Amino acid sequence: MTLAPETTVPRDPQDRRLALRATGVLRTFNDADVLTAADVHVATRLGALGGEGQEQVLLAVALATRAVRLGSVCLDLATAEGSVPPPEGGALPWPDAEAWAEAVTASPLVAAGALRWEHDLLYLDRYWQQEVQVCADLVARRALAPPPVDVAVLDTGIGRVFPDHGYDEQRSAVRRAVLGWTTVLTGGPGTGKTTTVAGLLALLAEQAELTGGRPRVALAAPTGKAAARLQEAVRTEAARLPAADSARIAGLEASTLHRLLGSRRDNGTRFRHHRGNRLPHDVVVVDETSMVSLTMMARLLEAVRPDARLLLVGDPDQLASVDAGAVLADLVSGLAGDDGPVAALRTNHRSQAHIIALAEALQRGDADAALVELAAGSDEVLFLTDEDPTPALRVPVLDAALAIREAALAGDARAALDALDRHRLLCAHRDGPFGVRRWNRLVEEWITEATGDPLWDLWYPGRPVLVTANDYGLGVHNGDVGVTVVGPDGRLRVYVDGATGLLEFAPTRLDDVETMHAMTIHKAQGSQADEVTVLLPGEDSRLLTRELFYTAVTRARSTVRVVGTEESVRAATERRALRATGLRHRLQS
Ligand SMILES: Nc1ncnc2c1ncn2[C@@H]1O[C@H](COP(=O)(O)OP(=O)(O)OP(=O)(O)O)[C@@H](O)[C@H]1O
Repeated sequence: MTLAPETTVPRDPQDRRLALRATGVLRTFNDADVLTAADVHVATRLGALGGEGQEQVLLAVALATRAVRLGSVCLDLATAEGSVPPPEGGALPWPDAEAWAEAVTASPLVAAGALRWEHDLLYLDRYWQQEVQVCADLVARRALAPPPVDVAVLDTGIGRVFPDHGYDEQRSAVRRAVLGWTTVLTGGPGTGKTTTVAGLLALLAEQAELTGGRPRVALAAPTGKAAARLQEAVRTEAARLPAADSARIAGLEASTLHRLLGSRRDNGTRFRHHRGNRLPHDVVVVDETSMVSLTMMARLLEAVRPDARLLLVGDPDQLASVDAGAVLADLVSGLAGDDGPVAALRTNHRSQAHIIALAEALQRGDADAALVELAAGSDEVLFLTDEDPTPALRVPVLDAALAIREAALAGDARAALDALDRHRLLCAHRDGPFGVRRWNRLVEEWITEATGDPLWDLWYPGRPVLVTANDYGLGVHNGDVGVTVVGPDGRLRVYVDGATGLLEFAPTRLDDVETMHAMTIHKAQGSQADEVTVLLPGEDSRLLTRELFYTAVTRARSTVRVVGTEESVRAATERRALRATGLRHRLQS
């Protein structure tokens, strides 16, 4: 197995600026494009404030900042050199690992608590604090006396909500979740996670009825799209329950995690609900937990009442959060054990046998099996190996764009959004031949060729957009999708599919959006489409990892078309997107 040295979305090109005032080894690492100007700035500033001038310590601080930027929570000095590809012009002046660790541990920055050194890992204080807090809150929740439960009523209830054969995993998962305060429910797509959530909520409501109450339930997910999906899926599954159970969970609404915690305009990482002002809910369910960063998990855990049930649902094989941390994967391995809070669903109940087989081959890291599935020629899994895939992709990709456009010209926002959900073109990169920018342009050219419309304006009927920043004033969130539609007055309107329903805007009001004929796999997390086309980059792409490929494949509901080579499939299957964190270890000790 090889490790992906750097695994995150490509950084802002502005970050490539040189740190003009940097000198010595910081300058060398900046010139080699390992450290950004911001990494260097953090290190020199911290050094100046804390009375630390040693170059090698400042290098460690800058590399710890870089590690956070790339998704890790801390830096392992012993393996730092191996995680950075050597620049073309020659080797970098890496300090001797032992002397380096000694200099760092003796630094006044460590003594002052600006840096933390634990388990041979170097943390910036803020992330150390968050990791310690997440661990402490989880441990404290586990140390509480178990919730009061009428076990006889519970067992009868489990038989009622899951009466059929084939539900053993779900029965055992809900039993565990009713009997404990904290549960981590894991499983790939179609393994029955939502069905389990619906059954669990009905059983918790039944328990509350025994004392004359009704639990206050919060359903949340990291993005608006994922929250909308969760709400819809819970309602669908609720409808399948016996009438009394269905009524117990009727009308539940989901929101984004930010909204649940009470986002504040003045602070992006602090919320209205916290340890001093807890959430009122008795049950908090978070879906798509793989997308939750360490910072968000820290905020969530401090806001949830200790005597509220917390259910964290997700697929730990997917890409981790965009921000630092790999919390779900850490919880799964850190809390593993027969009487631990992790309940795993493994059996897939959907009928897409070939997509499932491909996803499972990726989970196992079995490139041969993945290639067999890709070559099998099923209707579900297509493999396009043409050197220039554009002619073959033109038909399905243009068809999808024209379907959105047709609905948009007819003024039908819902139909345009539904058309958008039928196909997704996913890229690993933003730039380059396999990047989002190029493919967005290409699709627009194809639309022009097909319709004669030159698409001179930024906004045009059928332009699908992805929201790229939270705007609490407008009520839109990073990751929400929208379509541009001709309104009844002939003017263009944008309809965004938010967590609370369709929101309508004049195009000029939406600043932070990008065209979404193609999107990155990172941004596609938390959503699915009927048909997915995945453009794999060349095998030496830094972003190409098993988690990336698995996330892309599992976005497809009925068909996935993989565009790439045998080499890129092998590289994607064999390379892991591992992040340095200490949470797993901390939870085990
Ligand atoms: N034990 C089971 N036996 C048969 N069918 C099941 C079982 N559990 C769930 N299903 C059905 O399988 C489908 C997938 O279930 P569900 O939506 O709960 O999975 P999920 O893990 O939430 O999927 P996703 O993450 O893709 O949304 C649903 O149609 C559901 O009704």
